[in-house]
Formats: sequence, structure tokens, C-alpha cells
Amino acid sequence: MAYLEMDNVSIGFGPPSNRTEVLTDVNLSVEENEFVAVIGFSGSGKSTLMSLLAGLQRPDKGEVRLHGSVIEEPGPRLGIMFQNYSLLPWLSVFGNIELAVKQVFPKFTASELKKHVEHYVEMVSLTPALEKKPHELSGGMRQRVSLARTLAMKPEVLLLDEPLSALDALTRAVLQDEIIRIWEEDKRTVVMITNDVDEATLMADRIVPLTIGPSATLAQEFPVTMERPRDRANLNKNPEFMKLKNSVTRFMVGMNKESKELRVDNTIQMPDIKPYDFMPPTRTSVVVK
Ligand SMILES: Nc1ncnc2c1ncn2[C@@H]1O[C@H](COP(=O)(O)OP(=O)(O)OP(=O)(O)O)[C@@H](O)[C@H]1O
Repeated sequence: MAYLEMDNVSIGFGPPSNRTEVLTDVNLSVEENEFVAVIGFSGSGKSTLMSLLAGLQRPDKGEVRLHGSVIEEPGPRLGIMFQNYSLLPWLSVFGNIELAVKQVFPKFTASELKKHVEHYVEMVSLTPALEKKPHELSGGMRQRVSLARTLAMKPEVLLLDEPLSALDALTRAVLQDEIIRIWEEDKRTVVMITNDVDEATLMADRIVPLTIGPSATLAQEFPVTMERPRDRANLNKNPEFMKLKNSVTRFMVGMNKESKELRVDNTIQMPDIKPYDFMPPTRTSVVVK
């Protein structure tokens, strides 16, 4: 039995007359302490897949299970970090993280709570912004608060939906290393969505592409067997990295091309007629008796 499983999961939205099937027959088995990266194109259903794993949405068909039990609702064992940060605007950086930590660790004393929150704020290099409100922060800073909040709750499973997409390359590299360090030290299980093949190859044990929707599903997976720790500075000289990166990229590009070729041409051919019935009457056509 896998630790975290999606078993023939399908989900769609909308009424029967105008329904979009977003995910169809998705199967995913994640082992405990594994790091899985899901990559896919925009709009293919990646966030929907994350919401299903987090228990925020229930599938129309199939089951999502943690330790063999069906996930029916969100809970502290599953920590999700959303793409859109979802911070409370009236609370400071400290307040946003504190609120989440209090819910998971209600027995923390005031000083334990403060120390814990400050530790995670420090980890994402936001100590100088501790008392700032979300509107005073850049997109990248908000993303870091959101990451710190998820990590501070110490969930068994980290569900990261494009956690680093709003960051500049340098900050992104620092936080990639930080996520790997936390994953290795605390022995968490991670499912991370990314559209960056380099990032997936650097961080994950396995890369699973999501096909292009509608009715997207998980495609042939790519195991990442490179030894850890992975040397970021020399990755582009590592033949294993380059080979895997090229294979994944080729697969994604091929899938995109195939989907464009298969796309039905919905253009309606209009008959070649002139709508003269709607023309205003000309002077000569008006007959006065
Ligand atoms: N609650 C909903 N109601 C109706 N349609 C939805 C809902 N949630 C998602 N969808 C549709 O499902 C499809 C997939 O959306 P989703 O956000 O999962 O994609 P994504 O791969 O995460 O996209 P992006 O990378 O652009 O964030 C889209 O067509 C979206 O409009």
C-alpha cells in the first residue's frame, strides 16, 4: 500500500450541458518520504490535482488516500501552499504564520510560539519584514511568507503548488535548497507542482507529467536517479541531468505539439449571402401614393 494515493480519480466542473472534465483516471502512488514533482502546462489541472490531494475537493470518481484512509477533508497532516499565497491581509507576516501554528500546536507557550514563528520567518529571510502586512510586501515576499507558514505547521505531507514561481532566480535557488534541506531533515513527503523542468530535475525523486486537458491524466513518469546532494553549480555539466532534462523537455514539447494537431477547428463556415433584408430602404425604393 502506498503512503499517499490517487486511485482512478476523475473530476470535472459545470452542469451536464456545459461540463469540463478536468482530470480523468488519475493514478498516483507516492511513497513515504518521497519527493514527487508534477509538471504540466497552464490550465491542465495541476491546482485541481493539489486540491484533491489536500482534501479541499472530493473527486467525482475514484479515491484519494493517505495511509489507506480516504482523505475527506483538509487537516494538519496535509500542508498545502497555494499559488496565490492566500494570506490574511489584516495580519502581519508574524500574525499570518502565528495563526496557522497556533491551530496545529495549541499547547505551545507564548515564547515557544514566538521562537517557532521567528525561526521560519528567518528561514525565508523575512525577519526585517516581520511586522509588515501583505500589501506592503512584493509578490515574491508574499510567496515566501506562504511557504514559511506551510513549513511552520510541520505537516507530514507538503503539497506545494508552484511555490517558487514568483521569485527571482537567486531567491529561488536559496529556497529550493531550503525545501530540500527540510525534506531531508524532517523526512517529509513532498508533492510539488512546477512548470520548470530544471527545478523538477534538481529537486525531485520522480517527475510525473500531467497531460494537456481537458480530461488530463498523469503520463509516463521519469525517475530522477542522480545522487544527492545534487551539486547545483555543476548541474549543466552532469550528463545524467542533461539527459533527463532533455527527455522530459522533449516529452512535454511533443505532447504540446500533438495536442495542437488534434485540436478540432471550431470555426463555423458562413454561407456567402448578403443580408439585404436589413439594409435601410433607399430613396428610390420608397413608393408614395
Ligand atoms: N471550481 C472550478 N469551477 C469550474 N472550473 C474550474 C474550477 N477549478 C478549476 N476549473 C477549471 O479546471 C481547469 C484546470 O484548472 P487548474 O487551476 O487546476 O489548472 P492549472 O494547471 O493549475 O492552471 P495554472 O497553471 O494556469 O494555474 C481550468 O480550465 C479551470 O478553468
